[in-house]
Amino acid sequence: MMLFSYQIMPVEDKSVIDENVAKIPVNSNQATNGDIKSVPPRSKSTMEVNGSTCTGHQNSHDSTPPMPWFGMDIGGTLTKLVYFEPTDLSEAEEESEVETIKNIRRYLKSNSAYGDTGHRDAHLQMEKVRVGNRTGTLHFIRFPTSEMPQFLELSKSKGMATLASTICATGGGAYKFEEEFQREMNLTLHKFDELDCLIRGIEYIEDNNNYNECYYFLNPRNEETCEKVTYDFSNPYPFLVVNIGSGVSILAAYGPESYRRVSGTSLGGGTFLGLSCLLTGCKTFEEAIELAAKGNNENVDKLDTHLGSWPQNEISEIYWNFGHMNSAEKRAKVSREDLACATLITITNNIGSIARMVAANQKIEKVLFVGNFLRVNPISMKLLSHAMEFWSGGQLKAIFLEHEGYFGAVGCMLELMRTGDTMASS
Ligand SMILES: Nc1ncnc2c1ncn2[C@@H]1O[C@H](COP(=O)(O)OP(=O)(O)O)[C@@H](O)[C@H]1O
Ligand SMILES: CC(C)(COP(=O)(O)O)[C@@H](O)C(=O)NCCC(=O)O
Repeated sequence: MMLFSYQIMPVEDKSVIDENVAKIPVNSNQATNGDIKSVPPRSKSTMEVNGSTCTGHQNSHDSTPPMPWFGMDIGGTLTKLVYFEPTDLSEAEEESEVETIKNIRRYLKSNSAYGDTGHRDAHLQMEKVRVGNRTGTLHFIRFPTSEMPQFLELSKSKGMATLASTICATGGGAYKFEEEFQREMNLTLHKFDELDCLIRGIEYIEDNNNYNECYYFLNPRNEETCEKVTYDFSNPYPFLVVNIGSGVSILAAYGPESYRRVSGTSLGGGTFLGLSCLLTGCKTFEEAIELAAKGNNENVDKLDTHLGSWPQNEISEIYWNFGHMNSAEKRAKVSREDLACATLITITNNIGSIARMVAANQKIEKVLFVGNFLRVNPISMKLLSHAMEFWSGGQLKAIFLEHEGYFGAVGCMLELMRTGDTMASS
């Protein structure tokens, strides 16, 4: 398999939008991106809210919100749920805790699969973390957003509806499913900005994971010598975040409380999955990745020689993705594996090209790649690692994070701590 098919991004003037296409949803390369935003300070108010006990449903004498503490990121493809399990409950607290909360905790902890499609990522679990003024374990759970009705049913059967509490949610689905949560579960969703949550979640997990969160790949092109190496992110700013979910958002973080969405692309993980299903008949992301790992993109992408001066002299051949598929003869020979592989490479390289240009534009060298597209997907991580380094002449570093797609949900749970029971935005 030829992993490294290089791409050139055509430089177009996106500023002029034809009136006839004005109704077509714009891509953020055309649309205006955000102004610099300030995330509220993540000092004591976020992580160390005053107060002492959380004995269950309501904490009457402190400003921490009633338990259970969840953060939920309802994305276009996957819903991510973070649950904080307090491990410092005193006997008295345990005794006064309502039965439903105990049951929910027991249920979440003793299973790693929920219903047919819910999963707890036990390998990501974080012990002895401080949230609010409590110590406990963070649990990471995901399920397809399309299964929301089943999730609501299951939660109801565990008594969530009787708690009449508040759930903090982010992502587009926080708006889409708001009514269902209210109707089915008697739960009010308090909605928070997904990019605020993403940035806050990254900073919190990085701070709390004993310097084990960030890593990069050494020798990403060489199967034998390639190595995953811990990256010291103790001096983080400025950095770029490329969040590869269903689509892609790119943020530049300039300091602890300031960031801006600088770009994005609608060709993301959802595009990879959709095209793979279409082209190969596969049914799941995992299947698409497995096929891709066995395929050869050279049977799909066309290698062309180029003449001309490139900054990287040693490049004399370049791919155009899916070029062979213009030929009936080549189409007849191509395998599902080859198609999945070429699709993965096409999408990954496109994201890499955009990330590199944005990084150069912003004069930022550290590029964090997050989002569930990178789940069980070393091909894309290694490809991005090489592409960043190669095309920037060694200036840019591709950095990956262990908790991949969970930062929005973590940040959302922290918003619950910050806003307590009074909830700013709903
Ligand atoms: N089990 C899975 N099911 C579906 N998509 C998955 C799965 N694991 C990884 N992915 C990939 O992750 C993408 C979704 O990433 P995520 O960060 O959760 O974004 P979103 O918030 O848009 O749902 C999918 O488009 C797909 O490429
Ligand atoms: C719409 C989104 C913010 C949703 O986030 P996601 O669920 O993909 O994590 C993201 O897909 C995105 O930024 N798309 C933008 C596409 C564009 O910039 O054209």
